[in-house]
Amino acid sequence: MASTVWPSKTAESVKLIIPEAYDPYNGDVLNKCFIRYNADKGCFLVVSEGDEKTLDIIDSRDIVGASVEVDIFGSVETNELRRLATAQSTDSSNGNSPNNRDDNEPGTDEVNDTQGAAILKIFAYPRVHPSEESIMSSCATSAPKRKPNTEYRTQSDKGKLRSRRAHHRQFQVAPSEDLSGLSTLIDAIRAICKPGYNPKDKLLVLVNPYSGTKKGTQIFNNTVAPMFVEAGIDYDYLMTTSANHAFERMKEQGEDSKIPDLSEYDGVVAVGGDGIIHEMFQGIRTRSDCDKILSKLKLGVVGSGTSNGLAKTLAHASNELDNAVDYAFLVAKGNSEKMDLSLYETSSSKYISFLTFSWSMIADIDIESEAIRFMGFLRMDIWGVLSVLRMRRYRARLSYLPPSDESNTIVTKCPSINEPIPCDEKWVSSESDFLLLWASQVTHAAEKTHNSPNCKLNDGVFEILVVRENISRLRMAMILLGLDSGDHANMPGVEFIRCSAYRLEPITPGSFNDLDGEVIEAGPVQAHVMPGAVNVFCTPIDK
Ligand SMILES: Nc1ncnc2c1ncn2[C@@H]1O[C@H](COP(=O)(O)OP(=O)(O)OP(=O)(O)O)[C@@H](O)[C@H]1O
Repeated sequence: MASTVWPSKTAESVKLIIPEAYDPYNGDVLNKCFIRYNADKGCFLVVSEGDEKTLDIIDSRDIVGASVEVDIFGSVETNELRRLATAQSTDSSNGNSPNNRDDNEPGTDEVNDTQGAAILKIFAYPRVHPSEESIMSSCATSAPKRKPNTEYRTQSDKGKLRSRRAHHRQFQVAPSEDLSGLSTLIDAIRAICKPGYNPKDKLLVLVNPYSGTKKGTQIFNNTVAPMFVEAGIDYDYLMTTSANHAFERMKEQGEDSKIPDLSEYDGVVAVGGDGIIHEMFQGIRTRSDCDKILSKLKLGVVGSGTSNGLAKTLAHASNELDNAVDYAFLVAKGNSEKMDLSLYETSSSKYISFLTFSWSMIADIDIESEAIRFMGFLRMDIWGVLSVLRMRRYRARLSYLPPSDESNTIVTKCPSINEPIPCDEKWVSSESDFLLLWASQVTHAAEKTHNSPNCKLNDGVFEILVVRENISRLRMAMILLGLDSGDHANMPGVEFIRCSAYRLEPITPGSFNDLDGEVIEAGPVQAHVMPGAVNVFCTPIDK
């Protein structure tokens, strides 16, 4: 839990009028309460003045932001205290940021009793047990009465948890001449809830309206944009208008460009699938400042595509579920972590990869099933059955460099793909017939595919899942079925090769190379890990 010092005295001096929704003071608006912080539990308590009863508990891990608005004659005007507290700039150079404040909005520092009531808002997205549905929705004074939470809940047992849902709290601040305590309170709440958040950061959000079920725009408007405003995130957004738009947007913008260059942003958020992220990385790779951009950039993903492998991987690492609210929550919290990327090389091209490389059966399924793309993810199941019936074998030479103690910090040196693999004792090389070969840096290649359960975000290692010849169709079918849950990992016939670099040289003609779900040039391919090359928005639970 954050080590921020909670300003107990000041916080308790900020008196709030008890919301009508809170028992046992139903309707008695004369009573007041204040906010206390329990550092051991990481929770804020709403405590009544006088008898010090706990009226509500808000887990700091669920909070994405806090602000103050002014309710003038009963209508709340936007007037967020973050401007007072952080003096953050919301200057939006291309005019796309919805965070711009109209010039005629009063500044928070002008707030006093004669202008209206200050409303303290705390934006929380708890994950709740199905039986606790009743606490959902706002405790706003104007909203229907809801049962507040007066017991600590554990966040354990993910299986029983539902996705996050908005359960915001709002309190009218008791009239006072001095609002400096309120500013200190908001600052402290933010510092505890969002230790990784930098109010000066500016993000670029790329929305692919055509990804997956074409719900990207809806997800952005209904989930992402409101949550980012609550979280105080400053951002510009861009709806992609065609394939390759994301690629072009990531490239260096010329001096006379009307749009800001990527280097002017601190992070990029993709509302789309893995395809648009692949495009983004290839665009970044063309830049002369590629390494600098990658090390500075924070990448967020709100999966709204068909597969959403990266979004699912980040959610899985953070013990979140795979839906738009949980994905957006990870970005809104502002925590980030280093993630490995890799550099792939074919005979004529280079690619930055963030997900998986598949060859043989998985590549066949992914690429050949494009013919029935209209079926959504079901196409994979149908082609999976066909592939098991065919049991196509491909011969290849696989060479790899086992990980060293330094793999998670130092880039492994590889020969050029046109040069032979060094004949030293470090590289392991052999030729065999493969049914399946799938190199991964992530736990999930898709929302429903737990292909490499042991992968870590930043371990400097590829896990190559290999199934060689001589297993039965039934066994192969069971392996494919086990990919959903990760059960395949312990099945006979399944091998995992861990390495920091590898080269695959196909011998049987006709195989596909599938990188991050995109077809790339067929033939030999070589890759090495770029350890911790980029930061991703997530809150890993194993840290
Ligand atoms: N406005 C657009 N119109 C048509 N195609 C677009 C547009 N914007 C982006 N694209 C293309 O859509 C492709 C697929 O996008 P995306 O990855 O977001 O969704 P998906 O393929 O459904 O998901 P996944 O890659 O996770 O399976 C991208 O490779 C991109 O080139």
